[in-house]
Amino acid sequence: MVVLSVPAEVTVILLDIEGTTTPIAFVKDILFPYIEENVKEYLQTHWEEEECQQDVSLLRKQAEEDAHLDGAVPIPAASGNGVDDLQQMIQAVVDNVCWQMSLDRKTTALKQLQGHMWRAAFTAGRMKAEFFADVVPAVRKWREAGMKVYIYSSGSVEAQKLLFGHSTEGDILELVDGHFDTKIGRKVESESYRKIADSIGCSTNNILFLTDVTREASAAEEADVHVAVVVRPGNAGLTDDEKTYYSLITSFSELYLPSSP
Ligand SMILES: CSCCC(=O)C(=O)COP(=O)(O)O
Ligand SMILES: [Mg+2]
Repeated sequence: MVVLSVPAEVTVILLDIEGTTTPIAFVKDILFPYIEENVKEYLQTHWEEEECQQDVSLLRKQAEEDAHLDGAVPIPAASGNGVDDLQQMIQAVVDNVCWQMSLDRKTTALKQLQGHMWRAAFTAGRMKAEFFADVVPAVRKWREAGMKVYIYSSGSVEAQKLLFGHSTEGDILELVDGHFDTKIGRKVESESYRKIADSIGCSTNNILFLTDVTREASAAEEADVHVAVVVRPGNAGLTDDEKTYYSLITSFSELYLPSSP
């Protein structure tokens, strides 16, 4: 088995979710279709609720920022003019969400609504999150060795907690010391990793970030974070240069902690 030694200065392991702890197929074939199939009914049922109105406001603000993009779907401001107006508005939100999802956008607005929609499915036990078999044993081992384990995903913190709280391995939320999402910044920007280190109270070089996306690895590395690229079944392929440049692992069990027995 290939072994990657974790540098002695590392005290925090920061994990991506999709393509790293969890198969991309679970996200693409289960989580995302749930949104596309249920968004219209969800909006119709929850429209009057404060949380739903906040989600729509955030999506409208994002739509304004996206107006220059090809195929962007605007969300009109509410005029309060009757049932037809409301149905048009709901349809615009549905079309906007589906357009963003067709591009796999990682906007905070989209991710916030998705998190709220998944809540009902997870808490009712209709959905359980999948984790690669090596994830939970490795995380337990790292924590026993004194490592802190954090999550940094484009999925909202609320969605992350749903996944870890309702998984095929049971409730594994207690294995995570903290969560970050795009509210701290985009995963492809190095400043986000500096802010994460500040928030944890460590230096960036105390962190090892595991991700499947090389643009994220590159941003983290620019901030002096240690990185390893995770190669999982179903992940996007890497170029030969990327394979040469990055430390690669195919399982969390390939990480060797100097402090572990
Ligand atoms: C944690 S919620 C489900 C995944 C998701 O919506 C997503 O965008 C995953 O992005 P990641 O940064 O974990 O690759
Ligand atoms: Mg990922």
